[in-house]
Amino acid sequence: MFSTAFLDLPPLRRAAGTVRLPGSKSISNRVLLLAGLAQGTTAVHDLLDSDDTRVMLAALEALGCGLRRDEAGVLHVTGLGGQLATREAQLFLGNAGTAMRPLTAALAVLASTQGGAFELSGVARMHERPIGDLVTALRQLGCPVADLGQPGYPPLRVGDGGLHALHTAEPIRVRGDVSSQFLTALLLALPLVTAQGPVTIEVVGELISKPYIHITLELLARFGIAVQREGWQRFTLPQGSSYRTPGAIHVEGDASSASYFVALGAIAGVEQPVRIEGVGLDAIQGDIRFVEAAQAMGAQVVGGPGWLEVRRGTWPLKGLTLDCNHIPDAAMTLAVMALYADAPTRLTNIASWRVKETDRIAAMATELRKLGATVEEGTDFIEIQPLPAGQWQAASIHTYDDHRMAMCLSLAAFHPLVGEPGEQPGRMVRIEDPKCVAKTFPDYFEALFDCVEALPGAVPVLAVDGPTASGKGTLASQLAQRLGYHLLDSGALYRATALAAQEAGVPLDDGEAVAAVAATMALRFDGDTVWLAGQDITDPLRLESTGGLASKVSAHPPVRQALHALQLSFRRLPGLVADGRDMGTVVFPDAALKVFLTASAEERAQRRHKQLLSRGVEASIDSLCADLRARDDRDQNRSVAPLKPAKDAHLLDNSELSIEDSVAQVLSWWQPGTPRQR
Ligand SMILES: Nc1ncnc2c1ncn2[C@@H]1O[C@H](COP(=O)(O)OP(=O)(O)O)[C@@H](O)[C@H]1O
Ligand SMILES: Nc1ccn([C@@H]2O[C@H](COP(=O)(O)OP(=O)(O)O)[C@@H](O)[C@H]2O)c(=O)n1
Repeated sequence: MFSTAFLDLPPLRRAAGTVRLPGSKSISNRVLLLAGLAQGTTAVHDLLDSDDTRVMLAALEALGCGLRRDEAGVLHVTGLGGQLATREAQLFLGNAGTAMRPLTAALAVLASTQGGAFELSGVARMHERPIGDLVTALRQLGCPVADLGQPGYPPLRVGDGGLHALHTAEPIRVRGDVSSQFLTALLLALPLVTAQGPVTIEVVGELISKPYIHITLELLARFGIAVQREGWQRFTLPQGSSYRTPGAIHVEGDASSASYFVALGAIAGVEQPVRIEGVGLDAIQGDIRFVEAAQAMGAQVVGGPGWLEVRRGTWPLKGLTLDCNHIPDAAMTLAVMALYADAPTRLTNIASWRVKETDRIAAMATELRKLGATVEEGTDFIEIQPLPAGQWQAASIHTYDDHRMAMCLSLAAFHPLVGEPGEQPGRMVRIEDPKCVAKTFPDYFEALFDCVEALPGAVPVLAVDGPTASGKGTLASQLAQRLGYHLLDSGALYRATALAAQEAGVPLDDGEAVAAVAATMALRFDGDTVWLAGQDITDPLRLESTGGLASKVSAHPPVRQALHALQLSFRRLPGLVADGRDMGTVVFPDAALKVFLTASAEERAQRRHKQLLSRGVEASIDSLCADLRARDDRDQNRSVAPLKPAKDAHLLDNSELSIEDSVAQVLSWWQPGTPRQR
């Protein structure tokens, strides 16, 4: 997962490859609740591991359910069998509507009939998401529900510790036109009170998001509860309904998450399709119908049980007008596809967007406008004009702690190239707070980068060059961390070459022989550990003496040539921070930003001295200073790739700067938008 403050996406060109989707959030949390209420143990396969399922699991644990994960990653849930194991608990449910609504209903019913009291709360946004319609239905049923904050919103307390007879003989009325989750919550909870007779739920108003109710009904059936349904208006739970574990259950891949990869295929599956595994045309989730919408916009889709393959069909995509009531979440993806269309796209019947993780209509309109698009919004619709090539603007996309905003807007990175032919493409789309995808798809960006290709030369490189002990390694690794980029410590390649040559008994002054060693050495980086031919060389690699040997072998042109391709191979999405002597001058002359880092020789000798002492190595400052001057001299005066700033490098003398100041300075030079820095 990218836990950086932002993630810069370079211009992307093509998509191909396979993505294995994480489990559906809606199915995962429903299955967890059902398994938690059922008698016996349920083995849950392919459960989504995300923020929203984690809060549900924590809640089940607090309520006394047994949870055990086996070696294969299968979660075994031992349910309460409809009997409270604990009568009081405070449950924090983050921003997970799929946990808040059904737990409120189930605990209200259990607390009222068995004597208990439970408090349910969440993050600030959760306390702005309405739940009043569900509370009204529960009160009508006879459950005590207290508002602990603003009436009609969480936090809530359900139950008051006493026993209450519930009015189950009367139909329970619940509004269906704000969120279908209220009806789902009641359907999941009310089997608990069917001992005396059947219980009927009547929906008031037009039920929205029916496909989610379909999922609820399918899963209830898997747990032994056959709901009788009259249209989408009346639902009856038969007398004596009780949850029976199916023993094992597989969570389908998330169909809403599939929408990003369906769109990816439609936009950029030019030569090869994008293959999606974990969800297919047999999916029980309503958002699978996003496939039809994508086809209407031009996607070519084939599929079977558990898989889909999508490629570009019509291009540009076709604009369309669509009632999105049946695909409320996945429809957001259409809003971004609309930028690549030939005519306006109008998405209607999407009022529910306003009460999701954020006001998604407003958020989508604001962020698409940042890219240059013309967008009209209304209470329950959004209309997006196509964005012609040449009118795309670099944008820093705010994501509102909303996973879908981040995933949708990442698809804007396929904008047609802006700028003059031959000009270095810039970083155009910055996704702020990329870790918000953790709600449903923690590895979304990794999966995206696995199946997209950047425009040639577009994977951004930030080059940090400079003399020894100037702090390049420190600065580069911090920058890589902040940007979520890969890191190339090119000095380590020369160091490893010197060690490998020594090990092979090759004289270090024989350039051709050392180059042959460099070209064939089995070098592997594994986090901070470096392996050479199966040996851990992390410590010897960092020795001062090894640095000196590296400086010698690095002066041979054939050695530099031998390591060239290896260094280029580090340039992978989403970007690279490369540290060395010739990153900006020779290896990555098209780097988006070049920094030449210096500090006085005395300051550098002091730093190296301190660094060595901290590793328990004694050294004299004077001899260190002499060594580093000799190394500077050799690095600056060799015939190939001598150490010198690139013409377009930013010079940074950090003698008087802290590490944090240096990082901040470089990040201030690193802005999205400019096609070429300086
Ligand atoms: N701006 C700075 N101010 C003070 N010390 C620094 C600074 N940058 C790096 N250092 C310290 O100097 C030492 C050498 O840094 P390092 O990154 O190993 O240099 P290089 O890779 O250029 O040889 C490290 O102990 C590091 O913590
Ligand atoms: N891109 C690079 C990186 C290192 N080198 C050589 O490799 C030696 C060791 O590099 P390093 O970056 O690990 O050394 P320090 O700066 O950490 O002392 C340097 O002295 C250079 O001579 C190079 O020639 N080109």
